[in-house]
Amino acid sequence: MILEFLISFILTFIIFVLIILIPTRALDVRLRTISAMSKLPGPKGLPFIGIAHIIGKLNQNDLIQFWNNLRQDYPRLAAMWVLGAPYAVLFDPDDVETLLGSSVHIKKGFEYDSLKPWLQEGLLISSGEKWHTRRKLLTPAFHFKILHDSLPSLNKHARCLVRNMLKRNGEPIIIEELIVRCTLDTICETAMGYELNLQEDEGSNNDYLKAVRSTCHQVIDKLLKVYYNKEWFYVWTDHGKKFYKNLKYLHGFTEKIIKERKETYYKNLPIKQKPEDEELSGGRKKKAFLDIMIELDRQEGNLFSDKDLREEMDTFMFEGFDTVHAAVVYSLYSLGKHADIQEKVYEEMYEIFGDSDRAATTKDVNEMHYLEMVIKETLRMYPSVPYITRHLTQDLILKDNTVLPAVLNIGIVPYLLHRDPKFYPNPEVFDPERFTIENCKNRHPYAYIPFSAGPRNCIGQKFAMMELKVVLSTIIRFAKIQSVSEEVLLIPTVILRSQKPVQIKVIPR
Ligand code: HEM
Repeated sequence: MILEFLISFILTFIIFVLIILIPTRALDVRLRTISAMSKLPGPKGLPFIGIAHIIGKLNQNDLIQFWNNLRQDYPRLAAMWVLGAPYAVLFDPDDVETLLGSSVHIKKGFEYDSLKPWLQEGLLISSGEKWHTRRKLLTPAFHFKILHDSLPSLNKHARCLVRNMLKRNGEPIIIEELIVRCTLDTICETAMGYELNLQEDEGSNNDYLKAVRSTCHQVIDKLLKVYYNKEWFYVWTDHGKKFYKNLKYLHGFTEKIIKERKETYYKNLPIKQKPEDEELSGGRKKKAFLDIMIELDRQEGNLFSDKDLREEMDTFMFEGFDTVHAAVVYSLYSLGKHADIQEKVYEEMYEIFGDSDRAATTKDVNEMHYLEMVIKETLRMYPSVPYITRHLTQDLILKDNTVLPAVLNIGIVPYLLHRDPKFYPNPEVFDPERFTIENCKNRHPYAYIPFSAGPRNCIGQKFAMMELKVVLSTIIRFAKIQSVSEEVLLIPTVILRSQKPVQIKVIPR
């Protein structure tokens, strides 16, 4: 009797505590957020909906103007409410440094949720302990020796691109069409050791190209259309059905390559082999990122399940093709508009290669200083990733003790930071000289972040720079570029896009 009484007393007490404390805690957090937000500068908005009525009317083409206006009104940071959710955008490189430089605030913002069904817990999206472990394990895959091994692939695909460009006999070309095939071929071969051959053979793997492009567009739609956010609803829409059909195809494609690559690895593994002698695929030296992960998994013992491998390969494919694709497009557009700058790049190439048509070596790539300045200036004006977000799981204290409360979603806009006249006088002018050693010396390191910065910066940035140098140097060595497009109207989706296709003419030298 006493025991029954005691049990029912304890249960009643626990239920009472849950009923009282949980909402109290939620209420407490909410009140703290409201109080902290009220101390921050930013548009005040309407009760309950905040500035949702303004955001709701924006389309993607208006976003850059919207950010510009925000920065004009609130030069340091703008905090705002949208349908009960708190947001802030940081414009000051000092504050950006506090956020991105932190090893605590590494959780990505909700904007990445629409990529989750595709990339799942891959490096771009994962967080916490999982991200720390994966980042540590994957960093050696980008060692300069491994990057050196990928040069033959980079040269091969760059040359194919130039051949395809020259076939158009100086007619205006929509370059996205050609470049996307080149960058997908390159990343697929270097990441997974699989030759897609989209440039050589238009037909065979076109389904993969279609599925990747369609999924990239759908991810943006999913993000922008609020009613697609509810997964239980989304899966029943035509959009959702097509999205998941594409994903099934893309996941299946990666899984098949992983399976084959693993089989080849284990088949070719001699029984008593020292790790330093190990070579993949019957003694072939070139290792794809996937091979390195398979090898690591064998040496260290079950580090990666097949699903882990798929997540990382899909992440490399996504991050590694569209970002580089955008950078090549805007570099060619800029070189095509500035014949004098293009001529200086050509002169540098002539100094390195003379009349030889040999492929670029690591030494050549390291000597392409002026081209590197051109690429940096391109990424300043046209950062492939125009904005980055973080979700605060703890308060963020800025240098002057301003508190940004936990639960805040924070946006950082490299596009705006890179066009701040404080750091870049005449920011709308394309001028590679901004990136001489002398001119970079006193610039705030967080005023230029095309690859983000801090612990969650781009793991592939050295690879990307090498690929960009190989592709652009190969084009400029063999051809002259003229821009047909007068202006580009930019749309900041996950990747910076041009509203109209960019067109150039390619004339043989
Ligand atoms: C011009 C080319 C590239 C640009 C501008 C670029 C830019 C970026 C940026 C801004 C981020 C941070 C995103 C964020 O914090 O939300 C990032 C992350 C990442 N990038 Fe790149 N990227 C490029 C090429 C590549 C390539 C070629 C690869 C792979 C081979 C790659 C793999 C990754 C990965 C895995 C991450 C996530 C890193 C982490 O969170 O630990 N990127 N990139």
